[in-house]
Amino acid sequence: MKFVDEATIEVAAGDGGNGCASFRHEKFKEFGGPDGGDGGRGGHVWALADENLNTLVDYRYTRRFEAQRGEHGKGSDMFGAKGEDVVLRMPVGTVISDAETGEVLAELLQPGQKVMLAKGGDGGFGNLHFKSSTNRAPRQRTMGRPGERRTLRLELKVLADVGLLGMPNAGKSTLIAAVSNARPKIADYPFTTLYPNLGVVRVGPEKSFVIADVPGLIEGAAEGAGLGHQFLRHLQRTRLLLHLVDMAPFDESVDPVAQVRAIVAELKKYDPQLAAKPRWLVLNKLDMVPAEEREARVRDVVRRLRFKGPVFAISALTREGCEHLMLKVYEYLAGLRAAEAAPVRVDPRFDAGRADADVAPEAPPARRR
Ligand SMILES: Nc1nc2c(ncn2[C@@H]2O[C@H](COP(=O)(O)OP(=O)(O)OP(=O)(O)O)[C@@H](O)[C@H]2O)c(=O)[nH]1
Ligand SMILES: [Mg+2]
Repeated sequence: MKFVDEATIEVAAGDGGNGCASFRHEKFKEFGGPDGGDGGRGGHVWALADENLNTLVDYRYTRRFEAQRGEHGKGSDMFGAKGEDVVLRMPVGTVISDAETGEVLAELLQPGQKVMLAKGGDGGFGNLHFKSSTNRAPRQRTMGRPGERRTLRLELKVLADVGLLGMPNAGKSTLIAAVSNARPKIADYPFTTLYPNLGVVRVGPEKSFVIADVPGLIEGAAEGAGLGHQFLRHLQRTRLLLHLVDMAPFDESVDPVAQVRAIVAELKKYDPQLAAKPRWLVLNKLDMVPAEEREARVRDVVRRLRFKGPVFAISALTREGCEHLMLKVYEYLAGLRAAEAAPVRVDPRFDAGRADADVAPEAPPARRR
């Protein structure tokens, strides 16, 4: 199975053109001076964040990108033209790292953001450049510098406010279809969803947020079971996780509490930060539970899990409770945004909570003479 949200590419910037060594040849002028021009710079390779792209699919087919080399310098004071740049369009949310060292070089977060991936080589100097009062006829010239080349790893991380989390078949795709404009495939077998779906939830005019449905997670995912953890990275940038739980599994011996615990254990193994994200429990398929038992079942699950956060009981199929849940999510996100818009300014030197304080110690007072 191939997924289009990662790719490895090679980029090569253009080499610089060589400088030229040449002398003027003019009638009646025996010693024309040097007239060799400089070589042109090689083309750069850039990445450009394009909001109209959603996948890295283009980079699975073409994997090598080369910018043009700079033209060599020529006689008669002619400088070489610079090589043309190559601009690679990538979706917003692409993380670009060096494939060899793993170092993250850039994250494309804003549409229109442009990042240099490989720098074109400088052009060499022509002999014109070396002319001086003591050397009127230099023969020196320099060669163009090679353009940078590197192998890059591209990863697309979905940018969503809210991520859906849960076992296969929990009803994640049904929920996103019920509340957003996304129309994912829904079916009564596990691993229906094979790649992330994004949906926009509108709770009012100008009031919306983005929700991501990712493939279901199973025990052992952190070690690669099922579709593995390759999609969990999409949840890393969300602000809230909705953990969907099937309250009416086909197999009655399946305990929803054990299922929740299994997912939490996978999250912790994969990324403790992800496990520490705000997570709300969304108990689904309540339409399958007899009305008189619902409350007791919900209470039982919450009590056994000792879950402290918000809990919602819904039916993604009948849509009962879905609108209420989305309103609460919106309010929560709006609260976060408001808090960010008016940040509390703390002098970093007095911010004891910062473990990674990168503030230089204060310089000792200058001594009086
Ligand atoms: N009765 C009932 N069935 C539901 C509800 N929500 C989802 N289903 C059914 O459960 C099955 C699985 O739903 P999906 O939405 O595909 O589940 P998923 O979590 O996206 O599954 P994966 O993509 O495989 O991880 C489908 O047959 C749905 O119709 C619900 O609230 N009530
Ligand atoms: Mg699904």
